[in-house]
Amino acid sequence: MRKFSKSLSFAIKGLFEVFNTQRNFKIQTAFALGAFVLAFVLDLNESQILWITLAILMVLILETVNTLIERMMDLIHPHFSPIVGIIKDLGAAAVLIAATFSIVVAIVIFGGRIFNWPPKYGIIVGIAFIVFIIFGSRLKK
Ligand SMILES: Nc1ncnc2c1ncn2[C@@H]1O[C@H](COP(=O)(O)OP(=O)(O)OP(=O)(O)O)[C@@H](O)[C@H]1O
Repeated sequence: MRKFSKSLSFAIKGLFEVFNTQRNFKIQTAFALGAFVLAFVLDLNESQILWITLAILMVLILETVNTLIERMMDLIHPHFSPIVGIIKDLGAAAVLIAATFSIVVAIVIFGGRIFNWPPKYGIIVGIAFIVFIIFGSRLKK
């Protein structure tokens, strides 16, 4: 039992580390809290709450794993290297995919409930988000 509480305290330490050092994690946590409050207020059903929870946790888990990858690469290879850049980009891509999934879930569930939007709007907004990100980043270069 002592071993379990010790492991738990390490996990909580990690959680504080990612929350305190990663601005994106803080923003994602704020969105997560907002979504849970809205889910409560709208009295969503069992499967809607589970979809929202899945989407939120996927983003937070992948942001944590992405931070882990960044830290590990900075430790193993602190100097500039194209392969390190690609590895870090892949971690960021995983977060982006999860974020897109969470947008689709939010549009389908909240959009459907609040504005009566059909579920297909989720797909349209999800694709528009990805296109916007790709073209936005191209324009910046
Ligand atoms: N050592 C490196 N070699 C090549 N490219 C790198 C290297 N480190 C970072 N990059 C590039 O810069 C991007 C951002 O990396 P970085 O580690 O700064 O992530 P970040 O999300 O800005 O991290 P944080 O905000 O936690 O410091 C990477 O996705 C990669 O494209």
